[in-house]
Amino acid sequence: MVSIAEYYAGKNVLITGATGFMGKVLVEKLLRSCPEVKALYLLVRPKAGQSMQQRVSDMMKCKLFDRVREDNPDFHQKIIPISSELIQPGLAISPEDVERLTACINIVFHCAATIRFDEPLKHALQLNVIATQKLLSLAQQMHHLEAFIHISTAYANCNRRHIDEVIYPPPVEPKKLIESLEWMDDGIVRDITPRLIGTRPNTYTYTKALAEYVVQQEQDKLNIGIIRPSIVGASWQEPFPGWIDNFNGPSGVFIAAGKGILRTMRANNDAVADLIPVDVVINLTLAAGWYTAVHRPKNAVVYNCTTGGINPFHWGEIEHHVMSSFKRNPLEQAFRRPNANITSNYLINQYWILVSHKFPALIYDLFLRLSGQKPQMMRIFNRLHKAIGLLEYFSSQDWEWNSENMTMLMNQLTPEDRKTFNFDVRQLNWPEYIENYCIGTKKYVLNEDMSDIPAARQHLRKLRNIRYTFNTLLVVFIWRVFIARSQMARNIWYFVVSLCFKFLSYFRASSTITN
Ligand SMILES: CCCCCCCCCCCCCCCCCCCC(=O)SCCNC(=O)CCNC(=O)[C@H](O)C(C)(C)COP(=O)(O)OP(=O)(O)OC[C@H]1O[C@@H](n2cnc3c(N)ncnc32)[C@H](O)[C@@H]1OP(=O)(O)O
Ligand SMILES: NC(=O)C1=CN([C@@H]2O[C@H](COP(=O)(O)OP(=O)(O)OC[C@H]3O[C@@H](n4cnc5c(N)ncnc54)[C@H](OP(=O)(O)O)[C@@H]3O)[C@@H](O)[C@H]2O)C=CC1
Repeated sequence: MVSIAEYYAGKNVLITGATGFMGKVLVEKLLRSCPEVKALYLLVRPKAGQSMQQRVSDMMKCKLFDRVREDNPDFHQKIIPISSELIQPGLAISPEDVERLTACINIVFHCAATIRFDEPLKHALQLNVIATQKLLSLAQQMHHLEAFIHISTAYANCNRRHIDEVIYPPPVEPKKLIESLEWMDDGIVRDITPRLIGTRPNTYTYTKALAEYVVQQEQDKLNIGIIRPSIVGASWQEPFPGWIDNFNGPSGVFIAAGKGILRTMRANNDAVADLIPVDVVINLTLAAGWYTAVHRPKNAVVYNCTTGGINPFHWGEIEHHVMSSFKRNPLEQAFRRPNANITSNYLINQYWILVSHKFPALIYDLFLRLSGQKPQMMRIFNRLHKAIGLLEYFSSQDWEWNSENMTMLMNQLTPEDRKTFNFDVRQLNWPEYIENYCIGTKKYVLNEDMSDIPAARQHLRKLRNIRYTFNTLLVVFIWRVFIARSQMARNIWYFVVSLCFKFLSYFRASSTITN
């Protein structure tokens, strides 16, 4: 049996979503661990005034590719960008490029998707479902295609508690939905979206479920693997620990908590936090590509790529480790000292939002106004509340995923491949992973320098002193107000003061006797 690297040697690979978080890691790992791969064809669109060539060349310059660059400075020669806008007819690929791709591609990895939780249904459907259908049609024209790997999500079926490695019946026949939405204007679609998505929390999970069904429809014609990762986080080991480049999922929450902005969030302390490192997902994806092409299973194989059933870790533990990590390695210019708590109680959360988010934001904005600057804190908090409101569904409950296919795949690998394409999450040490994750958000998302940590610590000490001073002034102020108005409060105040005085006298007297 060929090893994974041997299998990819001489192969032409097509990747969608290569400029995204997971796509980049996939490209990097293929180039580094399968150096004999023939070429990687990346379907990329021009964006924000940049051509697709410019975007790909910028991507290859990023730190993630440092190790590949060291091993093979000419690695860029293996990368062939193909202009494509997935929501356009024919994926907007030129006829010459279609010919080129159909003649040479051996494996397709379909990563592109909109992962926004607030995406209008029509757009989510266009990209996550219709574009997938178009890509499947293109794949069927490929003369030498050996495997089609589709990246789904473990939450595609989050309306169920227990999720097996099967494709469940879709909530609606995708063809019918596509036909109906075609003639509806955006307002009507917005109005009926809650009825359509039913018990799913957003259009993202809904359209990813439809996409799985669309992919399954082609299982007689193509060799298909479907990867369902849970919440994808920073890298665990490769190419280096803690690599992350975005605010999605928990990363934005960690950063907001590290900056001292986020102080409270609704989450269940005891619920399993099904985080999975991005390098684990990519190693499994490459192994699944190899398995699908070599074994050609009759039906699409689904891989639930999760940690909860194998090496569970809980949101309460995450909170603890995130907070202690940011105290050891603080972020620069924190708004307040990092001190966030999660609670599953709605009212308690609302109370802390008022006291720890809105009140400080108002005071800070007042300070900005008085010093002639534009107020901004309330705006930041409104955006933060919108973002965490969309995440709470996932942090307040837990799911049970069967991951037998992940174990089956691991057992198929040679001992060498098990090391090179490691996806054995039993070995994952969570506290160490969370520490590297937090440092990764500092270094790679916020581009902060580790050498500035002493200054960041000094800043936290300053914030602590401001807090002590503020609290003391507040207590004195409140008591003064009460003492001025109530005889009972005055009595309590005198009682406490005389008690303190007696205690001090006793302490002084006893220390004189012992001397
Ligand atoms: C209390 C602390 C202790 C911690 C313990 C508890 C932690 C609980 C964490 C719970 C996390 C649960 C996560 C569950 C996710 C499961 C989902 C299933 C997995 C998947 O299959 S898909 C991946 C998940 N997808 C996402 O996460 C996307 C969610 N994001 C969105 O939908 C939108 O971004 C959002 C939030 C609606 C915001 O939209 P908008 O206001 O339009 O802003 P933009 O997206 O355009 O961003 C503008 C700008 O802001 C940056 N940004 C985005 N989010 C944040 C953030 N949270 N904090 C700071 N900055 C953020 C973004 O990068 C953009 O910057 P530019 O420079 O590019 O303009
Ligand atoms: N991140 C996570 O936690 C999880 C992700 N997944 C799945 O993994 C896959 C990758 O996710 P992730 O990397 O995080 O997502 P990103 O948002 O980082 O990347 C999305 C990719 O899709 C591309 N894309 C989006 N729209 C188009 C379009 N119209 N035409 C061409 N390309 C387009 C983007 O290109 P561009 O740069 O041009 O925008 C980008 O390369 C998705 O299928 C997602 O559902 C599953 C579970 C969890």
